[in-house]
Amino acid sequence: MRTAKPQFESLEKCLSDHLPPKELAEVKRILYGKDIPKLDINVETKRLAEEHDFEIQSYNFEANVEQLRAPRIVKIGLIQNQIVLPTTSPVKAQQDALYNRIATLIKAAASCGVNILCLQEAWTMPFAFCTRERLPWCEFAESAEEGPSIVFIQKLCVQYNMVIVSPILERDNNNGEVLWNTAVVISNTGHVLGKHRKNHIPRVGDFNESTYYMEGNTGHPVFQTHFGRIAINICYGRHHPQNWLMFGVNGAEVVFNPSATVGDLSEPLWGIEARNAAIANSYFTCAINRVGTEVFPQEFTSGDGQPAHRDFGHFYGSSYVTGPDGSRTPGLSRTRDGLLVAQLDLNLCRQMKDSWGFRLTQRLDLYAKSLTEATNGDHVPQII
Ligand SMILES: NC(=O)NCCC(=O)O
Repeated sequence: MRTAKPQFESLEKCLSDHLPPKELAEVKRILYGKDIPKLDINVETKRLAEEHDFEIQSYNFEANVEQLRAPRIVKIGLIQNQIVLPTTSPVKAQQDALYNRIATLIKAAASCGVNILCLQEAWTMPFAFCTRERLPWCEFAESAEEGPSIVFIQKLCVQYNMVIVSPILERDNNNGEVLWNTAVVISNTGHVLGKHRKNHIPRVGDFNESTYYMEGNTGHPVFQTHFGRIAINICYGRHHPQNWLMFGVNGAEVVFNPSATVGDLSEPLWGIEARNAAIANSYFTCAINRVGTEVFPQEFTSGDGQPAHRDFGHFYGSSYVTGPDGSRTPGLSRTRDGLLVAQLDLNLCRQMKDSWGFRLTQRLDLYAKSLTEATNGDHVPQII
């Protein structure tokens, strides 16, 4: 499915098209931090990208050389994509078309040597939660342990020796068949390492997700993978600094933020929140957003005074990676499917803890005490 109306392609493209090189370098330094060198993309990956019409960008986050620790190099991949078939197509056809598309993008990630890959929020379906309709959308839900997309991804994990974070609509068959918004972590040996359920559920604009599932009950798990410690802060959780904080407290080195969000609502916040989280928590963050405009069969409203409509607005892509030093990659396109590859030296996390000291100075004990008091029913604000 193609974008409904012509869209602005990307902030970075606009800047480099219109600024002289010297000014561009200064603007980038101030907006994005130190320059992240590009990594070469091999011929096979470029061929895949051209043949299958997706964008590919690749960067290298370097760290200082240490005397006692070897560099801890890991390659991560972020995939953003449009849905493939119209939302009126049979459910199975929509699923199969998405599997097909994602298989190609994952193949490209493998040919770049990606070790850990994350897909976008609810990648197995259109983001139909705006509609508040039950059918057919609930039919996309599946077991996080043995659902069809899990089995599909497990095979790719083994084939490519890759850890894959697969955000799906979960149906918990052991507990009343209720739905959750869940990210499943599948190891490079094809085992389900665990899952995390979205902690913060939006109630804004057309994001009527609370009609389908409740706030997650899995806390803030960090997954020890073969390639590093990762966590997942699903979409709306990125507006909650405490959510990011807890993944850091639990030792994450890379936090993925698989999302589905639209321009009118959140775009000015997009470049700030995940990036700030990387700085404050001394880890890498990876913000991933879907692309395109998804049109639904029936009109819907969301009680916000807008006329009835059949689409959510434009999902603006713009996926990017930030390092713990605040440096960030450019975003992928606002309009095209894409793969963003970043080589990280995880040693940068501790190096930032040592130099800036945010983990040393963050005063968790003070806030634990103050928050305990503030969440008491009889809290009196400290106003003097
Ligand atoms: N998927 C989701 O939680 N979207 C909410 C909108 C936003 O956080 O920008």
